[in-house]
Amino acid sequence: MSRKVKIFIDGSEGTTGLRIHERFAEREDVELLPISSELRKDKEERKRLINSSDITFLCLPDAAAEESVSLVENDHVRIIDTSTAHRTMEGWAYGFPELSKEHREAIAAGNRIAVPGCYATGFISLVYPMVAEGLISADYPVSAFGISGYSGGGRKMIAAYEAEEREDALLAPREYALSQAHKHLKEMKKIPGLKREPLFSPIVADYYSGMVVSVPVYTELMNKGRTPQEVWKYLADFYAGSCFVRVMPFGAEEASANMLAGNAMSGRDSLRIYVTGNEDRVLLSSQFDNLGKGASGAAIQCLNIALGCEESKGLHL
Ligand SMILES: NC(=O)C1=CN([C@@H]2O[C@H](COP(=O)(O)OP(=O)(O)OC[C@H]3O[C@@H](n4cnc5c(N)ncnc54)[C@H](OP(=O)(O)O)[C@@H]3O)[C@@H](O)[C@H]2O)C=CC1
Ligand SMILES: CC(=O)N[C@@H](CCC(=O)OP(=O)(O)O)C(=O)O
Repeated sequence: MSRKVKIFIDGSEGTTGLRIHERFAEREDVELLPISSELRKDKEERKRLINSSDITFLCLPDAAAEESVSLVENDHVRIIDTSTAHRTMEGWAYGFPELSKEHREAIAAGNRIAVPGCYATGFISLVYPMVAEGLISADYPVSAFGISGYSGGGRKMIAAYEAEEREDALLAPREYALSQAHKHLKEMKKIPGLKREPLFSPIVADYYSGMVVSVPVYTELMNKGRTPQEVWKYLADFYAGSCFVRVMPFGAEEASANMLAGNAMSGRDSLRIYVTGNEDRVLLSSQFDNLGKGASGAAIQCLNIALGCEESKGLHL
């Protein structure tokens, strides 16, 4: 029997760390290197475990993720980082294998892999093919909106939403990132190759997990594929054969009661794309779990590609 892959999860008690841990429960090909709860923030202990691992997942705030990378002392350990710290950095593979052969190869060969941000995953799943296939130009003035469950904000936000006594405002969906400085904007611009950052409005609401990210497009401003059906065909062809990204049959009737629920993909690691709209305006929407294809599921997909095993191993599509 071949040796088990040694895996350390730095940040294993956090929201994404716990989900990764859960997904490994039934895997026999990996050995998880444990860290005691008291030592989980101890730099020396983390350094020891990172350097004893074959693969370390970083499920930490950005500053701690940067520190973890600085603790690597050998050239065999592979890092899969779920934070925002390294996503647009030179030398890091962007962990979205469906985008191109080059993305997939960089993940397979890389020892530094950055997992895309959750909103960025939805946005890029829609905009990258639109630009790559020439349906819109790189200077198209893209806007997007999205809704997420509160687990997207990690432990602190979960505690705020699940507190017995909570502010009334938390009962209603809340729009945020109003100053147009959301932390995913950089990757949203860079990965599809847009000339400017999109106008992006996220909303967080009172349910645990799952999200929908939508991008509206005026057909008149497109270069080709000027009917919603044609746009649908381009996207369906782009993702043909992918087991993680499924372009749903054309039209709003595919959504439940003509609505896209934020929590429909909760607990799953795959992503669904919907193309709706009319001859004047097309709406592209991406529905998935912020903790699935939006974080932990994508991180494990990258691990599977790096290990050369079945891409969906241990995941719930
Ligand atoms: N939640 C989501 O849907 C998504 C999250 N991400 C990203 O993944 C990363 C983790 O997020 P998430 O799991 O939600 O966050 P959480 O706040 O739920 O978890 C982070 C964990 O890291 C621990 N931690 C903080 N500082 C250190 C340190 N110096 N050393 C070791 N452990 C530390 C925290 O402990 P303590 O709580 O005690 O401080 C906590 O257990 C973040 O960068 C986040 O932006 C990415 C995509 C989606
Ligand atoms: C609801 C909520 O607060 N969501 C988080 C995004 C979660 C995420 O994707 O974090 P990373 O950037 O580390 O990937 C936010 O908007 O900041």
